[in-house]
Amino acid sequence: MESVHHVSVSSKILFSKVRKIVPPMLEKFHKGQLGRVAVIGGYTGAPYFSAMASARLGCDMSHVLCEPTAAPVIKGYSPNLMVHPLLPSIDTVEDPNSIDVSSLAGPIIGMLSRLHALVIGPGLGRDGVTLKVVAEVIREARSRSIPFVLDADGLLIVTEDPNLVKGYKDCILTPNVVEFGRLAKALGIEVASPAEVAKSGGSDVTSKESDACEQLSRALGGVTIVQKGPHDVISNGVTSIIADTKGGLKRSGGQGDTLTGSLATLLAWRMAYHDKLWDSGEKDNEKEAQNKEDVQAELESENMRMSPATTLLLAAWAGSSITRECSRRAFKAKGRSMQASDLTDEVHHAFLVLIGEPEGSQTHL
Ligand SMILES: NC(=O)C1=CN([C@@H]2O[C@H](COP(=O)(O)OP(=O)(O)OC[C@H]3O[C@@H](n4cnc5c(N)ncnc54)[C@H](O)[C@@H]3O)[C@@H](O)[C@H]2O)[C@@H](O)CC1
Ligand SMILES: Nc1ncnc2c1ncn2[C@@H]1O[C@H](COP(=O)(O)OP(=O)(O)OP(=O)(O)O)[C@@H](O)[C@H]1O
Ligand SMILES: [Mg+2]
Repeated sequence: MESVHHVSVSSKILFSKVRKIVPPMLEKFHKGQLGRVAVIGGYTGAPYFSAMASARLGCDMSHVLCEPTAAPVIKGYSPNLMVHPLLPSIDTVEDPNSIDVSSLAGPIIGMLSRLHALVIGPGLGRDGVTLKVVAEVIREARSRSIPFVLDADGLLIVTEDPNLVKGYKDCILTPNVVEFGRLAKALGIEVASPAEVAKSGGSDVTSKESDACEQLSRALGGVTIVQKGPHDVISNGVTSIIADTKGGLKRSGGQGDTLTGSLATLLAWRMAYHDKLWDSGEKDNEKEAQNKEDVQAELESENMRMSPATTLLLAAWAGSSITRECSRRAFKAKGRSMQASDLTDEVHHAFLVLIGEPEGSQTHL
């Protein structure tokens, strides 16, 4: 039995709808309009992979906000990234027991007005001072309606204080199986064990697996969750989509960073779509999608402008699909030697194969 919450729209149609929120490449655009994103990520590897994925997918400016000793290392990986050593830690403050969180967060908050989307958490670490400052940044980003993706140690902040994101409709959480379990436990949600899920059999397996994701999303007031695994379950509590594009077979660390970086760029593009940066050729929609039926109708319509709820689910689904296709391609080329950086190199190919340039892009050069 199919879950009542799943939209049943083919991948081909979903990709064609994703193409609608991708800005065309036009001579008239200036630097920054196709996306300014920042990864708040502490140490070196993970934030680099995330920021590179955002850049390779096509945003104009990718920033990394990190801890001072990490900055020259990340700069050394790539001069394309803008690296800011703004994250304080227990080692950089005089007395960790009496810190002024708002003044420590000030330089980061000062950058927010220039950003379209944030990724918070890859390689952030668990330093108490850092986490307090980042929680303050989350509060401020939310109050300014800046969309963000929370992953890895950023999810730990939510586990400790779910109210920070509860009810915020412009954020995506991307927990792996362990992180999902921690969040579920913190919010009192029971997760079926793999054995229990397998026992339910047939197509009900998908329904059982997504049950916990839907419940967690509802417990968080409808935030969008990408529950990563053999297939990714995406839910906002009332509507769910499964991303089951074939992935690779190597489970090297760092693949989740391609996901978060891709999501940041998609969130920036989604914002440009809603701001009508270009003419998408669609008809205005009189009402905003509220439930699964409304979302499904917008996804099935060829010419109706989509609501924020629909485009958020689509962006999450697209990020997931791109990451899995990167992993499949990288694994095909590298086999068991595959590393996270091999996914970074596949982001553009994955985009072209799955989504493709939108109508109206100037491709004559
Ligand atoms: N190259 C890098 O710099 C990388 C940095 N990373 C960072 O490392 C920190 C910790 O991330 P972790 O993902 O290790 O998170 P956790 O500290 O939550 O550890 C998860 C653990 O669960 C295990 N696990 C994963 N999937 C499982 C499954 N299906 N069943 C049972 N066990 C499973 C993993 O082997 C890992 O030991 C984060 O800050 C993250 O961003 C990771 O993203 C990996 C790559
Ligand atoms: N068993 C699987 N089969 C296919 N794809 C998978 C499988 N497990 C995870 N993935 C994919 O790998 C990507 C990263 O998910 P994963 O569960 O490894 O996250 P993670 O542990 O947070 O990664 P990271 O090491 O970057 O922190 C996701 O896009 C997910 O769809
Ligand atoms: Mg991870």
